[in-house]
Amino acid sequence: MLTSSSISEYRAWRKSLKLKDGELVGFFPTMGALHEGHLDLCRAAKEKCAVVVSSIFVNPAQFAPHEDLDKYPRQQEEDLKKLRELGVDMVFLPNNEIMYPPGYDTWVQADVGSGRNEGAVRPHFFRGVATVCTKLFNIVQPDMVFFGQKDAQQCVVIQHIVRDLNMDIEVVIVPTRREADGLAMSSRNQYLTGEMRAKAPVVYKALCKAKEMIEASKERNADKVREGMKEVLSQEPLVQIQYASVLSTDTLLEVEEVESKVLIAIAVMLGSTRLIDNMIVHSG
Ligand SMILES: Nc1ncnc2c1ncn2[C@@H]1O[C@H](COP(=O)(O)OP(=O)(O)OP(=O)(O)O)[C@@H](O)[C@H]1O
Ligand SMILES: CC(C)(CO)[C@@H](O)C(=O)[O-]
Ligand code: BAL
Repeated sequence: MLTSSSISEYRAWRKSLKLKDGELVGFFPTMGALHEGHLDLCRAAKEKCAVVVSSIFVNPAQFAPHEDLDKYPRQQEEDLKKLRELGVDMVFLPNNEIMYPPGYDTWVQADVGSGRNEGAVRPHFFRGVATVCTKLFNIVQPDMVFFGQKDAQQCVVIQHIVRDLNMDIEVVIVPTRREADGLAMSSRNQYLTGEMRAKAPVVYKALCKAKEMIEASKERNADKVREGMKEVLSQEPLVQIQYASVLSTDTLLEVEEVESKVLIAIAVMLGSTRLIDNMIVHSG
């Protein structure tokens, strides 16, 4: 497995690839602290692509000043070992200077959603992700990119920039990998104390409640579904709800009525740890 921190070195390697007809380059970007959810992206990429590239970069542009940029887990040696074992060909490891040199002043804004979603709670997030992924796609030159359903709203941003900016890239969404008790795997789960970890599955329970209300009980009033989720979440007094939303899967706007499929999305604070999770639920 090769690694590179230099854009020109990476580009020279990319140009030197002798791909046969139909062979593809797959790419999954990460912020490191890799767990089985990330490794599922890798396995999906290995299945479909002859050459697999990953990146590890904790992107400052998607963090607000009060967020956890400084304490975000960094464990590059362990991460590289995991990627090597799975047969990744190249890992791009840029730093802030390379990605955002002095004078950098171009931002990609994906205008999806407003209201009770990630865009509202983390105003830097959609712009930061759209920008860094556009840059990474331009550097890496992938045919296929792999993103996790756990960050469903990020997936919508990526699908929109690929569509709207005419990128010749196929976006593959990989299902959310969960712990045995339902908690979605996330690098931020490392922050949870034992007490908080025991309470964290309530987020998945609330999503299951929404799914049950829509699929089995045929509830079509989105406010009722929101109330149902909040009732479950409030069983754990330490959980602070940021949103428990029923969103359009395309625009990320809140819906009033549950028609065909919707994105059920939750964000909570458990102590100082932020957890997000979601499910796509079909009403028909
Ligand atoms: N549990 C999971 N199942 C599937 N994919 C996942 C999971 N967790 C993260 N991913 C995907 O891995 C990629 C990199 O995500 P990232 O490095 O931010 O990890 P993370 O675990 O989501 O960390 P964070 O704590 O920042 O949410 C993204 O496409 C993300 O959706
Ligand atoms: C896609 C991404 C690597 C962009 O920084 C990040 O948002 C993540 O890890 O999900
Ligand atoms: N998992 C998405 C990256 C972030 O939370 O900033």
